[in-house]
Amino acid sequence: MTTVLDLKGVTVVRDGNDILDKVDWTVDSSERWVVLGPNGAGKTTLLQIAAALIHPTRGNATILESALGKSDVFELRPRIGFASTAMAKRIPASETVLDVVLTAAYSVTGRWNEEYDDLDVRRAQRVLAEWKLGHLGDRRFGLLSDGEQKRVQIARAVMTDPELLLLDEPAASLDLGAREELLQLLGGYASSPFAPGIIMVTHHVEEIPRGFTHALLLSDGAVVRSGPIDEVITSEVLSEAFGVSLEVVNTGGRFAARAS
Ligand SMILES: Nc1ncnc2c1ncn2[C@@H]1O[C@H](COP(=O)(O)OP(=O)(O)OP(=O)(O)O)[C@@H](O)[C@H]1O
Repeated sequence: MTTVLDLKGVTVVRDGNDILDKVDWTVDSSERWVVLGPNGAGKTTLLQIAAALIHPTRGNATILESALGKSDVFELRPRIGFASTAMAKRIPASETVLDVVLTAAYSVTGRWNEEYDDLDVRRAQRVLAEWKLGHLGDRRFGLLSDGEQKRVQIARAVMTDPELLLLDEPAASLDLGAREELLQLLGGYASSPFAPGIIMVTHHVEEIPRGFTHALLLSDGAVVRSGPIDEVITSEVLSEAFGVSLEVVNTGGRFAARAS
């Protein structure tokens, strides 16, 4: 077990506001974290710190044992898998699904004239099969359904065998069938002892896959509660964070919430 993320007093200031406020957080390689919180709580900003895309204004962030600000982020970033809608927008619609995943090995989006190694091609095909995309390798990314596109984003993020995997709302906008299909795949992946440390941002407790072990609840840039998932995803804690009286139930590792 190794620490993949260690934040100490991390504060991010934008336009004079502390959009992250003295965040302390440690993530271990064996842990799968979900980050929840109201709109504007700072979840995406927190993920951007974890992805080494931005630096804290104050405090210290250590990612994969490299201190931000004291190490080369261009060496660090390829070790982190990041699936987000913002990232997906940079993928050319005309790119084939196989190339979307394959180009991750070269840290680019959009195939040019690179020669790819047979080993990389075989690995990309294996990853596509694992994410139930094996039959779509030749299809253009822009022609896929939302659910398929989300799975391709994750396949691309895991292609390089990352040591830390970041998922920004992987199930957002999916219909019920596509959501459940994705959650099953994510749950299987998260339960594997070979998976890296995972951090997933979501708006809905219904979108937490089985196998997730910890939760961090943010509100107004500050950590309201963090720890083992059963201690954080509770009626009492979520009601306080969202400012509404909520009833949360856990059925076999899947959560649901509604106003009480
Ligand atoms: N570059 C910026 N300049 C000014 N304010 C910013 C900047 N980036 C984010 N913010 C503000 O910081 C707050 C936190 O933003 P962030 O996107 O991290 O929240 P979030 O929890 O991901 O929100 P949501 O759930 O709505 O996606 C918001 O109020 C946002 O408007």
